[in-house]
Amino acid sequence: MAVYTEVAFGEAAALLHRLSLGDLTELRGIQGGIENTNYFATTVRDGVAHEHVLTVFERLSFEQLPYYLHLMKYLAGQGIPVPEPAADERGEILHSVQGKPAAVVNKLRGHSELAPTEAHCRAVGDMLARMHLAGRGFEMSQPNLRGLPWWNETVPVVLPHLGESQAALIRTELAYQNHVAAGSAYTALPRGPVHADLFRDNVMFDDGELTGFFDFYFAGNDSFLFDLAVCLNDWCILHAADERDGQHDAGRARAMIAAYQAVRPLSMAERQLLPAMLRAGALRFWLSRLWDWHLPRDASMLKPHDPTHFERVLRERVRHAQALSASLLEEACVAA
Ligand SMILES: Nc1ncnc2c1ncn2[C@@H]1O[C@H](COP(=O)(O)OP(=O)(O)OP(=O)(O)O)[C@@H](O)[C@H]1O
Ligand SMILES: N[C@@H](CCO)C(=O)O
Repeated sequence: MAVYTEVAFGEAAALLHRLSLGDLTELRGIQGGIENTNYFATTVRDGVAHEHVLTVFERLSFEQLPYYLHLMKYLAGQGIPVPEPAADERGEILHSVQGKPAAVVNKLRGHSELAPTEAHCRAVGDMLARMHLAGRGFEMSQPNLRGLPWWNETVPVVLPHLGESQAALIRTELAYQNHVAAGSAYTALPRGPVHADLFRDNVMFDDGELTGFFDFYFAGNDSFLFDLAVCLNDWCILHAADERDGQHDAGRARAMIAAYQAVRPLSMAERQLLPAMLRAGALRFWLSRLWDWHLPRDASMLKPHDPTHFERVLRERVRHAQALSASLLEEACVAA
């Protein structure tokens, strides 16, 4: 259930009208998603139907949202397929519904690919690299709010809820990531605005064509390599109900990296730190899932994801990331 704030038809119609999007003909609550209230809204303008998404933000504040919304607008202006926030006559893209922040964006065509093939991974790698290049001209800056400082703050908070071997793993990994972040290769990583949560459920495909990236509400300025690692850890692994869960799929990973590198080749520092960032990407989501699981902000609103999946991914990466990266980069070079 993802309608926490009931928006009346008349209220939505007035907002869409104010944004010059036409006359509202249909408003449907969206059941997916756990963070925000989302509605699909159909309007008719000059006899043509248009589809939009109205989001009422339940967690993010009026102060935090301009970075995300302006980033989407900027990327859309650069030709990257992301939802574009609609502006009112004063150019304002952050609106208000029942005192909560709200936005209206265009609806992307298609559906998420939860069982991606190499072709889907190639398309994501290609568009991710294009998005990174396009984002370099974006002038606003906001840190990744789920980056290293948040990990350092949050690990002590979840530690009392962990078993011995989990606690040892999370402490050791955090120490390792702090060590990596203090090194010169890390400082040399190319940076800019990144999505930072580009899982399979945040990308649309229509008939095999990638039609857009969405849900930018964990975006921030961070290393491009971290963004790529997050994608590799979700798109290019096995999601199985057994011990193979979290193991990588070399074909899909190779396809994603080769497509990424065909647009933006990885630097020396990035090649060197791919294993560390694969581990960082696993730690990030294990930690946020543990946090949501053990310290729910509002039990009625949040259906937390299973943290143990990312514990398995992290253990797998700690064991194999070095060898995995070496083989993927070698193979990716050949494939590219
Ligand atoms: N611009 C869009 N175009 C098409 N569909 C969209 C768009 N934005 C959201 N949706 C649909 O609404 C669903 C919920 O959106 P979203 O994933 O952003 O939810 P959320 O609650 O904000 O976040 P989370 O994924 O973190 O739970 C998506 O799975 C998708 O089906
Ligand atoms: N992609 C996150 C959910 C928050 O967007 C996860 O799978 O834990």
